[in-house]
Amino acid sequence: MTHPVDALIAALPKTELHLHIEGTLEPELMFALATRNGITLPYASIDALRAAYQFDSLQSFLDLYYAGAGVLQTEQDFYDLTWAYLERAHADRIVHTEIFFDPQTHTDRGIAFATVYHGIRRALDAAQAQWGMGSRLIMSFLRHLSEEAGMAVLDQAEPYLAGIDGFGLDSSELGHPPSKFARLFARCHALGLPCVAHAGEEGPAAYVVEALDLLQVCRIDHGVRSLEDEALVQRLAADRTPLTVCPLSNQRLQVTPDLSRHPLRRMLQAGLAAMVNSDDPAYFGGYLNQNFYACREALGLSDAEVVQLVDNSFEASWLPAQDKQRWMGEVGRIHAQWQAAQAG
Ligand SMILES: Nc1ncnc2[nH]cnc12
Ligand SMILES: [Zn+2]
Repeated sequence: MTHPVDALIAALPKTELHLHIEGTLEPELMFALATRNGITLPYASIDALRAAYQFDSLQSFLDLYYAGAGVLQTEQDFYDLTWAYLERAHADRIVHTEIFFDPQTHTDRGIAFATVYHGIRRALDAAQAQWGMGSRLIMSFLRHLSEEAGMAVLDQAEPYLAGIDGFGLDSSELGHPPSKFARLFARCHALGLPCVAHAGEEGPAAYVVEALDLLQVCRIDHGVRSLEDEALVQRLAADRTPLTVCPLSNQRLQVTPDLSRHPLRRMLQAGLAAMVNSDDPAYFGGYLNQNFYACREALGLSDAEVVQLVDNSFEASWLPAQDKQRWMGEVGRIHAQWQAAQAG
């Protein structure tokens, strides 16, 4: 039988703020696109590919993630990838999603920026037309590459900036501190768009401080290692800086030893604006609702904690203020109905 809090999770409207579109490439679609594009994958079957998803670090995952993205060749491939995610998001009752794409993963192997951009953009627009699903598109720089390489891909993005809503920083964290990208992010800010950065996933709390001070980001992606610095925790709580936490990702990449010891509840108790996201769901074993269900079970999240996480996510989104209020009102109404049903 479904746990009552899981029924609430499924029923609530939600937003997702930390999702790499390349991380939604399911093995089935990877094989289908490989066939369509005449590419031979180094795996005998879908099951063999899935069995290879045994990670012991961020890098061990990224190696497979970048290799897998090689099947994405045409605009239709990027459309199909994005549409498949949006269908799953809609099924999870996500009403607004803010997704990352990593253009350098594609431009570095000869795919035009326009091919990537138009495929993703067309799917996001179709979801808006079909379900009224809102979205934002965040162009993310690969931090294992140089700042000059980031500048070059930003040059390529310039004709498309009307359809890009912000900038991010991802990939191998250790040894690639935010300070490496201070000039690039200054240029991003000059374009008038908000910036976010992965920090404090595998890297130390000091990288979170750098992302705030040197890159002027408005959200921290992951940020779980912020808890190692009490002064930082107080600063993040006072500023209500959002932390886009990804529990199943943290478990699968061994950022936390197991989900029952995940810091999500401690983050809420410290007054941090943390919320739940799926990161790279095709690789980590679950989309947004699965992340919630797993945390509900492992941490014993209450209905009030679930509602707090969902509200934090709307608060941290880039939706206009009146839309945030409208959705948070809807969350409150559905929670009240759920409470009444439990009492009755
Ligand atoms: N969890 C993650 N951390 C850093 N870079 C990523 N790219 C895709 N997923 C990522
Ligand atoms: Zn991520």
